[in-house]
Order: sequence, then structure tokens, then C-alpha cells
Amino acid sequence: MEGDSSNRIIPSHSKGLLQTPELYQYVLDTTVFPREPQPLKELRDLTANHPRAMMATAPDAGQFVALLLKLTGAKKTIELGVFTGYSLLLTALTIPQDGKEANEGSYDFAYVDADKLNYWNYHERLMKLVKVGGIIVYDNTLWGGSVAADPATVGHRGGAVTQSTIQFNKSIAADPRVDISLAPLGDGITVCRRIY
Ligand SMILES: C[S@@+](CC[C@H](N)C(=O)[O-])C[C@H]1O[C@@H](n2cnc3c(N)ncnc32)[C@H](O)[C@@H]1O
Repeated sequence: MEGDSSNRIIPSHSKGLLQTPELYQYVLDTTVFPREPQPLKELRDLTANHPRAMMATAPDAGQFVALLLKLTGAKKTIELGVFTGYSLLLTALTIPQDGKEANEGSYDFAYVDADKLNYWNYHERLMKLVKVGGIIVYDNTLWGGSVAADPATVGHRGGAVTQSTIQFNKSIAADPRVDISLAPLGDGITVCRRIY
């Protein structure tokens, strides 16, 4: 039957945000995996056997973060939430080797993928740590689509994290200190540029 999803194979990193699993697999196969550096591929393969493998940054979101790092020429970066280090390794592989110690107000780039209930606290702290013109990226800001789902159908990805993410998305949209874009890559990544 057309539109029947019962036989679909869900790509391992899919958070179900794209129209079909095949479309997500297409993005991975055509654009992401052919360009993924070998050490990242190996780390992703190792992480696939971890019981909490879904926590790793999705490779399509990671590719976008690497592009942002290059576009901004970031050298001083900070990351919150490491797990097996996919996003950390991609940052290390992408930024120049001459990174320097950073002080408050001098970070070029921050990547946040830690305690979802604390995203707004991280934001307030990072608004001091990241320089004006610097970038902050928040992962999982669509939280598996649950932010827009009927609360009755949200399941295990619902509850406190969904509510907190909904509030975070509202607050960041109303924050005049940052330019923003919520890119529907991976599990949703919100890119902020500090204005002042
Ligand atoms: C979603 S995973 C990060 C995945 C990582 N970006 C990657 O690509 O592998 C979240 C991580 O944040 C850590 N974490 C959770 N709460 C934290 C906190 N309050 N402070 C620091 N780390 C925290 C967890 O232990 C976990 O390692």
C-alpha cells in the first residue's frame, strides 16, 4: 500500500524528522557518508554497539557543524556533553591545530549536547563565554519531533525534556542577543550567532 511505513528500514541515526526513512538514508548515502573522515566513521561504527548509541550527534548534523566551523574559522571552541565524542572528534579534526586557551568572552564556537533541562542555563553562561559574533549550536532542539506532537502520542521522548525544549525554543526565539536558525538536521540543531 502506498504510504505504508511498516516495511521501512529506519536508518540508525534517524530521529524521524524527514518525510521518510528513505529520504534520510538518501541524505546520508549521497552527501554525508562519502565525505565523513575515516576516524569519525570508525568512532560511529564503535558507538553503534553502545546501548545508548542514539545519544551520539547525528552524522548529517555533524557535517553541518563542521561546515560552520570552517565558515567561521573557529579556533577557540567549547563543547558541553561528550558521550563517545563524535561531535568532539569532528571539531578536533576540523579546527586549525593552533588553537589557544580561551577566556571569558573569547570563544569562537560552542556546541551544546548535554543536559537538556539545563539548556537555558547553558545559554546564559555561554552568552558570556562566547565572543560577540561567535556561534553557539544546540543539538536536539526538535527532540524527535515531540515538540510539535500530540502529548498523548509523545511516548518515552515526552515529558520533562519535551516541555523544557519547547520552552527553550520559545525563549531563544525571543532573545534579542542572538541571530538564530533551527535547522532540521539530525534531531534538530539551533544555530545562534551572538549579536551583543
Ligand atoms: C547526547 S550525549 C552527547 C553526544 C555527543 N555530542 C556525541 O556526539 O557523542 C550527552 C552527554 O552529556 C553528558 N551530560 C549530561 N548531563 C550533563 C551535565 N549536567 N554536565 C555535563 N555533562 C552532562 C552525558 O553524560 C552524555 O555524555
